[in-house]
Amino acid sequence: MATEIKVGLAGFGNVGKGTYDILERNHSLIRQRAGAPISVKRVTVRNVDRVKLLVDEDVIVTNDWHDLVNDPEVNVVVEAMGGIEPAKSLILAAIDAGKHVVTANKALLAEHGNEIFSAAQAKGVNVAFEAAVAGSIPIVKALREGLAANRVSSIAGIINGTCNFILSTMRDTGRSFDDVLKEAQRLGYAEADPTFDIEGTDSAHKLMLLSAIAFGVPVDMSKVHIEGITHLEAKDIKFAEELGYRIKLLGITKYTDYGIELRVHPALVPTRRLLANVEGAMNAVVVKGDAAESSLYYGKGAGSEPTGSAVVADLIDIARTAEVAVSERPRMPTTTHNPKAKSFADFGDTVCSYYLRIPVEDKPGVLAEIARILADNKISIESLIQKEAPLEDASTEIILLTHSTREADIQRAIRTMQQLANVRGAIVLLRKEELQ
Ligand SMILES: NC(=O)C1=CN([C@@H]2O[C@H](COP(=O)(O)OP(=O)(O)OC[C@H]3O[C@@H](n4cnc5c(N)ncnc54)[C@H](O)[C@@H]3O)[C@@H](O)[C@H]2O)C=CC1
Ligand SMILES: N[C@@H](CC=O)C(=O)O
Ligand code: NA
Repeated sequence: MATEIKVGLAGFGNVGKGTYDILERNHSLIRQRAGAPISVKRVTVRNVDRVKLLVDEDVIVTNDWHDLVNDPEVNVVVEAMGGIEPAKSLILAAIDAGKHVVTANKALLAEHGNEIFSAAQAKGVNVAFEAAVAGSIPIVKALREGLAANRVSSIAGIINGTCNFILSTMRDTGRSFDDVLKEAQRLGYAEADPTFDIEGTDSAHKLMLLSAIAFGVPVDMSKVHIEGITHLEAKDIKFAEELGYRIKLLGITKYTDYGIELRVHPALVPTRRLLANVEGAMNAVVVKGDAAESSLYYGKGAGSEPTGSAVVADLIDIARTAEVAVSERPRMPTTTHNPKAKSFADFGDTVCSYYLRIPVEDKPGVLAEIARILADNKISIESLIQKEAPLEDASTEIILLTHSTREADIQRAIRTMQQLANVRGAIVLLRKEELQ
């Protein structure tokens, strides 16, 4: 039997307003699908007067989150405020009061998920977070339900709309990084602090949650290797294109012999792959499982209603399953290390292929020196280009792609090459993902 849902909504920004608007506009459809009505009873925000003008007059708007927890009629709290506090206190208090929680807050869950999920498990309530990972894309549901038969071996995706918007808009229009970032903020894609987006942290939060669902490990952000897009240079984007690749900010988690890899970094992706052609604020996630093999999930990863769509889907699920015993519901991520799950891999053990741009003196013998160092470190070259036109100061650049090798080996080779007298500046390293 379905349960009527009276929502206490914390936050009425992009996600909060998107959620409210969908519930209003599609009210009867949602009621039909949930089997019971879902409505917002209370909202808590900083600016009460502004929000009172945007909601029905029977919705109670206050600026104290305790009001949501203290209202016995509110049975689900939707947290769309962002940040760690007071979001964490609100969620724990709601759980303690026996209320289900829906949150879009990946930063909070990736940092404090173990505490939150175990509190919910103990209390027999749900913490649903479809909106927190890849916005509108039902990737949490796909992993927990659609792919439940599979041993997942890897997940790789574009999971930050802001970065993908910046990279594709810069490539298509030649506009500056700062200018495009401002537009992403205006469109409601960016985090309140956009360094979370551009430094890769937001992707890392989402990746951590995906890994926790797929591999049954507790969240541990210290295990994620994180690089963002702020150090990318336009010339590498151009050289990558010439070589048949596009640069995308990827989040990758893999189950390997040496542990679970967790890494976020810009990567060269072959232009013929679907992931290379994901543009703007769109997200895409490729999951590989032993039975389903490869499947791709694509959609809007950010924005008001796309994210609200995932929040409302979680609300509908709760309406349908609130009466079901916790043990019968799809499980939340684990909160203690499962002895059968692998531990996390050392980043140095990651096996990848690489793009290197090496600024060198334009004279004979340089290539041989570089090839020798790579060979000494067991690294084989897939292709190599020396840019024909020397730069003004008689230096030139060697671009090379390697075959698969260990991260620790390539880092050692770079340190050695960097000491050569003929190497004239910092060597640029980017990783290459064939995504077969
Ligand atoms: N914007 C997007 O596309 C997406 C955002 N998210 C996540 O959703 C959450 C919210 O993001 P946005 O809606 O974009 O943020 P926002 O900045 O547009 O809205 C935040 C809202 O929370 C309220 N708020 C903040 N602190 C408060 C406090 N202490 N007490 C009462 N109200 C408070 C603000 O008044 C505002 O209404 C964040 O966790 C974000 O990471 C997740 C997926 C996509
Ligand atoms: N800032 C995030 C919002 C959604 O999670 C992004 O750009 O993807
Ligand atoms: Na999602």
